[in-house]
Amino acid sequence: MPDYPVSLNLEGRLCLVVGGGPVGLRKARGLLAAGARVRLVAPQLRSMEQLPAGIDLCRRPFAATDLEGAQLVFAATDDRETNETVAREAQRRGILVNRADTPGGGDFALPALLRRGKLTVAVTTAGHSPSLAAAVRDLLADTLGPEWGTLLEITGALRQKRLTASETTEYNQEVVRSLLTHDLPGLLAAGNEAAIDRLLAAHCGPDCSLAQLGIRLPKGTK
Ligand SMILES: C[C@@]1(CC(=O)O)c2cc3[nH]c(cc4nc(cc5[nH]c(cc(n2)[C@H]1CCC(=O)O)[C@@](C)(CC(=O)O)[C@@H]5CCC(=O)O)C(CC(=O)O)=C4CCC(=O)O)c(CCC(=O)O)c3CC(=O)O
Ligand SMILES: NC(=O)C1=CN([C@@H]2O[C@H](COP(=O)(O)OP(=O)(O)OC[C@H]3O[C@@H](n4cnc5c(N)ncnc54)[C@H](O)[C@@H]3O)[C@@H](O)[C@H]2O)C=CC1
Repeated sequence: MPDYPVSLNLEGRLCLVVGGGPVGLRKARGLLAAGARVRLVAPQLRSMEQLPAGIDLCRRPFAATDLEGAQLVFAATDDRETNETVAREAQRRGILVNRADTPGGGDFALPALLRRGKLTVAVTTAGHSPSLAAAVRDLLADTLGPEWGTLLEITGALRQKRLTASETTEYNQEVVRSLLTHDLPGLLAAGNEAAIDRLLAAHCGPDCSLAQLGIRLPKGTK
C-alpha cells in the first residue's frame, strides 16, 4: 500500500479498540497516552491487572453499535472474520480503521516509535516487516539519546524567540544545522552548560543562553 504518514491529534476523541490481547492493549495504551478516550471491546482479557486505567471496557464480542461516536478504529482480535467485519463496518461509516492482522487490509498502519521528550521518530515499513521497523527504531535509539529531547526544547525556544521573525526559513535551517555541526547534542549529553551558552551566543546572539531561553538541563547531566 502506498502510505501517507501523519501525526494525529486525538485529544478527547473516542477511539474503538476491538480485541484485548497484547496487541489490542498496546494500541489502547498508545491512544490513552495521546489523550484519546478509549472504548475496548473484548470478551476475554488475560488479566484485568494489565488493563490501563481510564478505559471504557465492554466485555463481550464486537457489535456494530460499538462504532457509534468512534473516530478511529483498531481491529485487533485473533479472529480474522471479526477483524474483517470490524473493518467493513467502520469503512461503511467512513471511519478509518487499522487491521492488526493484515497489512493493507485497513486504512492505516502503526509505526515503531522512538520518543525523546516532544521529539518523535516514527519508523514504518507499511506492513512489509514490523520487526525491521522495530529494529531500525532501536538502531536510531543509540544515535538519538535523551539529549535530543532537550535539543528540541532549545530549537523550539529559539524559534519562538527569534527565528520566526526572520523573512526566510532558510535562516532557521542554517542556525539549527550549524548548532548540530558544532555538536550541541554532544555538549548536552555531557551537560557542559558553559560551552552550550558559548555556542548559543555565537550562533544565535547574546540573549540566547539556556537561562534566557528558560531551559534547565535535566538532572543527571553534569
Ligand atoms: C501492519 C501492521 C498493522 C498495525 O498497525 O498493527 C502490523 C502487522 C503485523 N505485525 C505482526 C507481527 C509483529 N509485530 C510486532 C511489533 C510491532 N508491529 C507494529 C506494527 C504493525 N504490525 C503494522 C505494520 C508496521 C510496519 O510494517 O512498519 C509496530 C511497529 C507498532 C505497533 O504495533 O504499535 C510494533 C513494534 C512494537 C515496538 O517494539 O514498539 C512484532 C514484534 C517485534 O518485532 O517486536 C511482531 C512479531 C514478529 C514479526 O512477525 O515480525 C504480524 C504477524 C502476526 C502473526 O503472524 O500472527 C502482523 C500481521 C501481518 O503481517 O500479516
Ligand atoms: N500489529 C501487531 O503488532 C501484531 C499483530 N498481530 C496480530 O494481531 C492479532 C491479535 O494478537 P494478540 O493480541 O496477541 O491476540 P490474543 O489472542 O492474545 O487476543 C485476542 C483478543 O481478541 C478478543 N476477541 C476474540 N474474538 C473477539 C470478538 N468477536 N469481539 C471482540 N474481541 C474478540 C479476545 O477476547 C482477546 O482479547 C493476532 O492474531 C495477529 O494476527 C500479532 C502480533 C503483532
